[in-house]
Amino acid sequence: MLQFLDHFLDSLNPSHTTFRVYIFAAIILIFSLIIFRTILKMVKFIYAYIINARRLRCFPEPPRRSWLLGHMGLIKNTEEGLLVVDSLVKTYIYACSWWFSLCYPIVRLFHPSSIKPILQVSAAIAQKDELFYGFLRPWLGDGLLLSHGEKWGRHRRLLTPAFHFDILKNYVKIFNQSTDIMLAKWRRLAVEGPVSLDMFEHVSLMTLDTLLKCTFSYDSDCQEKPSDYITAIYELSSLVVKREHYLPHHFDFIYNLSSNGRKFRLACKKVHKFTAGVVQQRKKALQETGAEEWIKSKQGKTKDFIDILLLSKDEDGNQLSDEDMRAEVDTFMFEGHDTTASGLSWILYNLARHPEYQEKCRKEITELLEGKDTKHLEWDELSQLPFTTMCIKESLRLYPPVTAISRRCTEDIKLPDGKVIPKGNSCLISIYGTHHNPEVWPNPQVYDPYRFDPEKLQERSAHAFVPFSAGPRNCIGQNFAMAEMKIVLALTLYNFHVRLDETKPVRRKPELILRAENGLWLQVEELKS
Ligand code: HEM
Repeated sequence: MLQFLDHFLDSLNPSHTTFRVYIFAAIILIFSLIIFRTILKMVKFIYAYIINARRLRCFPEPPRRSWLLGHMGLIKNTEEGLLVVDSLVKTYIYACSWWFSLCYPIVRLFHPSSIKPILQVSAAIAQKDELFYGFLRPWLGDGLLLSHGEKWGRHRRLLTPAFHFDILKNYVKIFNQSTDIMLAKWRRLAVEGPVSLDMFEHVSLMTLDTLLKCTFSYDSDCQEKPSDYITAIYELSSLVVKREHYLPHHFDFIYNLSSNGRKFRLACKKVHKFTAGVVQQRKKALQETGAEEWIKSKQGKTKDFIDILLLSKDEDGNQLSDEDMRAEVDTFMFEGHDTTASGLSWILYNLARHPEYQEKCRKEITELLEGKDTKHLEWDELSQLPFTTMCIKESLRLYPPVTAISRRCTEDIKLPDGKVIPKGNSCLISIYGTHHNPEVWPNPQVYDPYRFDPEKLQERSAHAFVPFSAGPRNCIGQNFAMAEMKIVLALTLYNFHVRLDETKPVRRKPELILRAENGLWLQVEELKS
């Protein structure tokens, strides 16, 4: 190295010895500074790491798999993985620490009193955690689910009116019609008697159809023809979870070269092509009518989601960029149909396991529909299904479509028992764990809709049941989803019996959404009278 420097200086100015000495000294000094800074940074990092690890000791820690891997790989995204979560919750009740490899700790929270402080605090203090959500970014962009800071606040304010009750009321007709299409298909398939169907397949197409019609005024006919979009969504959800669980694939350059990385890119392309088509169609219609006319035609009426996206302007009069619009469309398209499909599929499964509750729901629905000309539900009638609503909520408790969410704390967060989640750490808010916590829900594995008897509500914390999360970043579409689930369930039970298919055992599969390994197969049989 020194020899090289000497040659280098020779070539600069061989005659000037003093100058050479100065340059030489300066270079040595710079190198020393760089080395010193690197060492200082490492010392700082190790010091911060030790202090943080010490502070995290207030949380109990389950035995690690090894000193290097920490707890990595102990919870798989399978039925067995969920059983491990059950046993963690039973053992630690409130929270525990968890290490991904040697250096990445998270705090797992699974009690209403532990999740409440994180969910209630402002979105700037409990931010979305990049490790958990970052892999979704190439697919969902910087939409409402993943954005933060000012942008998130602006878009949340912009889009909230699209989910006002006055708008949701208009969607009830579409919920009824989309369910009719699904049930007509079931009728054709079950014409010769009971038939076994994968609920996820049928219900996902129906919820996608509904979402496209409601929020994008787009008639895709997707229930009648195979959907590349749905296949790609399934693939993306599963690939994202696989990536989370395999450390080398956390690095973009390795992932991009892997076969899963290639599959991910291809599936993203398919999804983006579909969403771009939806936006383009509506943009064209708007251009043909002209923005002025369009707004006039909406006077007195409420604007839907895509109207808001296309017509909104910021303080400076700028419209949403194409990229922002695409991100919001991708986010709502995924969040809006897959979660509801999971919720509905598991509700039907639970009612198939409990024919007595199924019958009780059917009686309630029949009393409501009997004597009406159209066997459709109206908005005002949704509040007249108390038992059916209890069954839906109990299913969302036992099988929450979103099993966990994650946050990174930008400040220390104190829990009611005095423990502190130190600033800079990530925490995993386990919705599944909170819903299965025996301290909060006696016999948590039992499906018992009477837990949601309105009279029992006072007995529990408001954070004991959080399928839609809570606080500033709760689910913007929860009223949409509840209304849709009530209508789909009511019409389905009014027309069909659902039973378990004993030949196809059900195993849960927690991916981005709680699915079933190899599908969720139920026998459906049309009710004749
Ligand atoms: C049963 C159905 C649904 C469930 C269980 C559900 C659950 C959730 C949960 C747990 C979150 C919080 C995610 C997080 O913090 O990381 C969330 C956020 C969100 N949900 Fe839902 N959701 C459902 C239906 C819907 C529907 C129908 C839509 C739209 C039409 C929707 C749109 C969104 C959006 C945009 C966010 C992000 C909100 C924000 O960060 O400001 N969801 N949902």
